[in-house]
Amino acid sequence: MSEVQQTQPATRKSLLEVDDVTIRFGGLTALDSVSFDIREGEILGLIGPNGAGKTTCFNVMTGVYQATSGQVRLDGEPIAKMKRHQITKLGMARTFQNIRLFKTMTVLENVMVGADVHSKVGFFDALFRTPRHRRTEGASLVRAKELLRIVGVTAGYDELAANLSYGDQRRLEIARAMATGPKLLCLDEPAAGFNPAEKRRLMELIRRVRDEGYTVLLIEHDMRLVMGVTDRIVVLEFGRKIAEGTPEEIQNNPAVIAAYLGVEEDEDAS
Ligand SMILES: Nc1ncnc2c1ncn2[C@@H]1O[C@H](COP(=O)(O)OP(=O)(O)OP(=O)(O)O)[C@@H](O)[C@H]1O
Repeated sequence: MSEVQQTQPATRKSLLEVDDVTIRFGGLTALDSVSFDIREGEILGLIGPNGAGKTTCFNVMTGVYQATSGQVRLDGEPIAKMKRHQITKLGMARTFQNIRLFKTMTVLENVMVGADVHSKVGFFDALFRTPRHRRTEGASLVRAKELLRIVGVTAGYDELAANLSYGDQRRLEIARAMATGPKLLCLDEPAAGFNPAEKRRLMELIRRVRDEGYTVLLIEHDMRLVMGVTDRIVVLEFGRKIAEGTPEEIQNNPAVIAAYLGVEEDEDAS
């Protein structure tokens, strides 16, 4: 276990801060003065019934949307004015609800593309295959293979991404995001379309990713998965934060129970 895991969650440093964020779309307030933080080395779950504002919150945290007011800071730096690639360089990576792989590239190439984000090798180095280029490429290759082993992609390195099983495509997407060397890995409904056995494997994978030293944000409809894998949970309802706490605290919170009343425990309501 890394040093980060030995520290109590409450005393860990904030990696990402959502500070009094409001977002309006015309007359609709999708997020209303929402504040919470994600601490180094934890798995934080963001949950809430349909339309609660999870995706909007995710999008403002990852720089896709600008907040109407309030701020998001990654490692103390406001991300509002940053371009997406700058946010990636600062240390945030995400996967998507709808898988976005380079379908005509191989398994290995997809992960190597992620590693290129931090590459200091220039066009000249690549064109003339300088020693610096070969060294960097060699290190990226080793790391890419290691990541594929960590996430458990079963297909061979040279298989085209388009030919992978659905589960392998989801795992490959996680490996590619990890290859950018993020401090914070954001997973947007990673269990969508998974059967119970695949969900169990995914839980193990998310824990393994955290144990590798990554901090994880998880948006997920599957309550069993969220309750089983997260350290802390933030609950949204109608754009407001209604609760924050450990899985046990959240399960026993009357406001959360009321918000989910009528929704089956394991139901993917989307
Ligand atoms: N780009 C947009 N323009 C206008 N309204 C939007 C936009 N994005 C989201 N909304 C609205 O903001 C509210 C919150 O939506 P959001 O998708 O964030 O909820 P959610 O919790 O992710 O829901 P679900 O679980 O169904 O994915 C909804 O009323 C939605 O219709």
